[in-house]
Amino acid sequence: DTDGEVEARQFIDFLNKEHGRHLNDGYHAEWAYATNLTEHNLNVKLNKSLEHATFTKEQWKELNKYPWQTYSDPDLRRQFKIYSVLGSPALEFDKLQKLEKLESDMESIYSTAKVSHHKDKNKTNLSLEPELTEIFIKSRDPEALHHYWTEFRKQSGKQVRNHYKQYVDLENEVAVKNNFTDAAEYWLDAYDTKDFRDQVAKLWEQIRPLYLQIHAYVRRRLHDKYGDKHVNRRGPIPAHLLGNMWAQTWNNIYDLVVPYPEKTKPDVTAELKRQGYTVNKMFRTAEEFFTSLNMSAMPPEFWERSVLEKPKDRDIVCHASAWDFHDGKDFRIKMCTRVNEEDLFTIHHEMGHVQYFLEYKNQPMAFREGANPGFHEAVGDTISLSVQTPKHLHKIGLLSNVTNDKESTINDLMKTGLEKIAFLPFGYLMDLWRWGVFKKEISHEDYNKHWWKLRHEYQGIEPPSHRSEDDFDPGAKYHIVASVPYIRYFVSFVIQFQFHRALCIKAGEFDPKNPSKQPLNECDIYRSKEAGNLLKNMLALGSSQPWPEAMEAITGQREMDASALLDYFEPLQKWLEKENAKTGELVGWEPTDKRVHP
Ligand SMILES: C[C@H](NC(=O)O)C(=O)O
Ligand SMILES: [Zn+2]
Repeated sequence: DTDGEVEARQFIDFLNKEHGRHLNDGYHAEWAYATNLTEHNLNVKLNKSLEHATFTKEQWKELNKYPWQTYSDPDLRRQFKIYSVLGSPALEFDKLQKLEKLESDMESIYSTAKVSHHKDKNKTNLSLEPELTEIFIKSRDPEALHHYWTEFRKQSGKQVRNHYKQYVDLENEVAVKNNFTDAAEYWLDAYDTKDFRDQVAKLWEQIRPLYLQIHAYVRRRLHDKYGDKHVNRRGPIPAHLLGNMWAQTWNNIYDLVVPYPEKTKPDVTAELKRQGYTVNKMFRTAEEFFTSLNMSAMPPEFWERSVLEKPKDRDIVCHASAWDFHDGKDFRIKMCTRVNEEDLFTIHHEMGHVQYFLEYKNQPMAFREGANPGFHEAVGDTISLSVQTPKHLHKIGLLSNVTNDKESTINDLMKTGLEKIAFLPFGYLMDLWRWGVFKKEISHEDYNKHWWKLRHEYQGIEPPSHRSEDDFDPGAKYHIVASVPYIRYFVSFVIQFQFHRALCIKAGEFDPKNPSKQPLNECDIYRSKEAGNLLKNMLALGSSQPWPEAMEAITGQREMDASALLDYFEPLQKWLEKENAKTGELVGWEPTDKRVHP
């Protein structure tokens, strides 16, 4: 060590401690607001973040006096590098307040949006969660779905169009003050990979043929159900018919598209309800999967302080999230949980975040993040790939019998594909749109036109009726109004199959030399301590190493690789190609005019 390094390490130790204290204090204020959306709680939160910004800026000026790039200790250099990016406190404080107020107001407008019932005009207080979400899961009435699809956007996105334009300019100003060309580069810094966007584009090109196949098949089955009136068999799929408010995952219309209906398995939601599952029992079930892997149980504070159901007496941000209060003890989930299959997997997703928090809680504050944001999103989903297998559902008594014939395999792969394959173009285009907006390639006059251009080009979907620039449909999606980057989910949906394959091999549930002995989609790592330890060792790294090191620690590879996903779905892809050829489907879509007129 050069002598300066000893003193520098003392400074970093001080910074880690102080940063932790401020984060803990700030998260308490954020939690208070997110779980009770009052003006008072908003003001406390905004004042708190201004106070912390003052401290962060002072320490950042101090940090710049250290010649940290010259230090020999890589850990010390990496911590300095992380703290050297000041973030939003680089803004003058009136602008910082404006940015935070814009974000809070957009998130509040989204979270409190209410719409009228499509028949009973006296009922005017339907919220996204649970009412509209459950309507999109269950309803097979195109008119009703069209009503809720349009009304929700009128009460959410449309209301924040002007907020968003101001937010874009301020977020770009934060980026420039942090020496990035624009907010797109600032957000991508989290991947610390110079050709990251090329890597993502290449992954999408590898996966796109599979997406086109499932899209063509689903469109034909929706045409069978709804007819020419609603579905053009050679055009984009209308967005309101896919079982989800944003058409981002299609698993809720599985019953309409199941390849072999005679082999359909009983619905997990019905079974959860029949067995009287409570929300708490759903969380305990998820916890038990993790402890079966020799991973951690949720600490006492988790059960005491989490908000796991929507309160009746106040407005909260219902979008599910996991919280690390950065004191090594206090970890929570906030979720408006309902007893259904989709929420059982969301619980595993959110608890996966808490497992990451628990595994890196002894890292210095600077390293208490995922190896990259995609890793953090992949933990819970990787576990869910085991949980959702018929074999596992049978083990925990949520499925009475398991049939392992060819048709059942195709049915199971279709169910998983409706979530994992369908999601990928959406996971990609969310930030394609925002990168374009930040880079001024998409002007605010064209926000909605470009949104629907991307939705058409990548997802092959269209709005159920004409949209205009009076609308602002991106603002009807949580992550847009809450300024949460999204490419992390695209990354997660690719690497979770790499993680799953590695853990299955470790658990003796998959043999890459003899894949047909037990196909990857039947693997369940439940109770495998070897698999659990392999996962834990990677999670414990936090963000202390560049993400290829973490990728190598768990998979032996150093890059993102779509082959794990493509191998997993290979039997389904073969079946789809044959089926679509048989019915003469157009693979792809011809443009229609329902999108935003130029
Ligand atoms: C995929 C993403 N998941 C999450 O926010 O936890 C979403 O819901 O849009
Ligand atoms: Zn998440």
